[in-house]
Amino acid sequence: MTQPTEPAGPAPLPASAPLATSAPPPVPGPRQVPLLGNLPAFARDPLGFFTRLRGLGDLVEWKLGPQRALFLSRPEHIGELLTGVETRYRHPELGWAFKLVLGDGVVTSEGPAWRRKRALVQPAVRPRRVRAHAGTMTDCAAALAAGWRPGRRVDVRREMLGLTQRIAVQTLFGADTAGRESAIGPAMDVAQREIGSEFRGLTLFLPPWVPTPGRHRLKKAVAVIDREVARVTDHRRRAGDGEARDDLLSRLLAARDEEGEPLGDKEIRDEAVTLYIGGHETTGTTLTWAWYLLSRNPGARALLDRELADVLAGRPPGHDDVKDLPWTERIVKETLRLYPPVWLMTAIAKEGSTLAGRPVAEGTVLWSSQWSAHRDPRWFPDPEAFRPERWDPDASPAVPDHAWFPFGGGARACLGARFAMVEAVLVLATLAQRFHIEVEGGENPPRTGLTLQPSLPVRGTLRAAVPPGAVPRQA
Ligand code: HEM
Repeated sequence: MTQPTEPAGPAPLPASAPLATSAPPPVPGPRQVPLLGNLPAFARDPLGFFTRLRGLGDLVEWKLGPQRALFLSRPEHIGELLTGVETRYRHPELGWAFKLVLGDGVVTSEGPAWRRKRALVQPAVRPRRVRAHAGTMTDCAAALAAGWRPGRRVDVRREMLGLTQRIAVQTLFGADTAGRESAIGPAMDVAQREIGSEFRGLTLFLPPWVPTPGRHRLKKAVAVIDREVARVTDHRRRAGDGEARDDLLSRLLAARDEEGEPLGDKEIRDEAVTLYIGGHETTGTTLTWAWYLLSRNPGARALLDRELADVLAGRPPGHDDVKDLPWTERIVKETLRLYPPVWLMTAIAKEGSTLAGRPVAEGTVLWSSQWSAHRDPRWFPDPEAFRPERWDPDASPAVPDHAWFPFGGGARACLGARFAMVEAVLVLATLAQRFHIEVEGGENPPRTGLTLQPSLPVRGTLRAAVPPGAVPRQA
């Protein structure tokens, strides 16, 4: 097979390149191989491929097999893409594996069905309601810390995913389901992992009806999820207090559409699974990368110790402390910049679509990548460096809108963005008050899957954090 040869390090288009004039300049693109287009280069190393596309220009044409694609790198074009979904552009179909697990939940729906579901789910996770879950977040983190001992080696990723799993199950189904996560959590994890495998290797090209061991595991996991969610929902309905509690399930049971209709059992199941899958691994992975980055950046860690000592002085954090922990929040934002769990977004041009003032052929897939955009030196000087201070509102240069979009944007922006930020800040604050994690080894390059994961295990040794009174003033 002929390998595509890509130009070696072409000069990027100047930041001010005129993209929307009456006679737009031709759109550059990488060399393609017959029939496959750029599929081999993309499949081999998607992150490297996107970075190379950014190097070719702000708008780049490429092909994924027979499919015409346009890659966007400028924040204003990414903004056009994100805000145009559900109007000028279509949300992509996520495939049968997603449908099997998430059913017809908000993530897998489009058009009027999506609009109705989004309106029904939104109240459950609106920022004001996140406060009700802060206690669960800190309790679960404190319980984890209570079992940790200085000197112990931990698998950081496993610890963080276990923690966010407990938080997800308890915030969804209530603290009285603590322990039930032993059934729901592993099944959700298998489902999530097997959805990811559907997008890798040869399985990508297999029709859904071809049986594989992975698909068998996926179907078994979905049966467990269905049974467990039905059991909790049914118990809640029979107890008669289904709508009175603070957990997300209660909010879904209490939701009414414009006609005053509640969600049916299948709809409740689909949204509950969507909230779990949407929130657990994304937040757990963010926390894993945050510990990895903190261990490699002692200066940022020292400032974290200083902030926690000043604001909390050893007491547990609560929801109202989040606004007083700006450095902790900047650590999370900078982690999401360098290792965005969702690393690509796509939309499909409808008839008559335009982008950057150009007509775009119907069916063209518009791509943007958080990975490549977040490392664009035009908006993030010294882009590979972990610098939480770039998120200071007075920092210069200011980050343009849509240059950082870990939570997407526009009408389909992440419904759990506030939930995730509060969870990450509170978990980090609770654990970092008591422990440092000295992560072993050197670089841990990310691996693409459903989310961007460390390719190597993240192992580290727990060290007791400096007590608040002993944190140096000039951290
Ligand atoms: C660091 C953590 C998270 C990241 C990086 C993240 C990222 C995203 C992104 C990029 C999207 C847009 C996907 C698209 O348009 O195709 C999205 C959608 C969504 N997220 Fe999150 N998410 C996170 C946490 C959460 C949490 C904690 C929840 C729930 C509590 C959640 C619930 C949702 C839902 C329901 C949608 C679908 C919105 C719609 O289609 O209208 N996410 N998320």
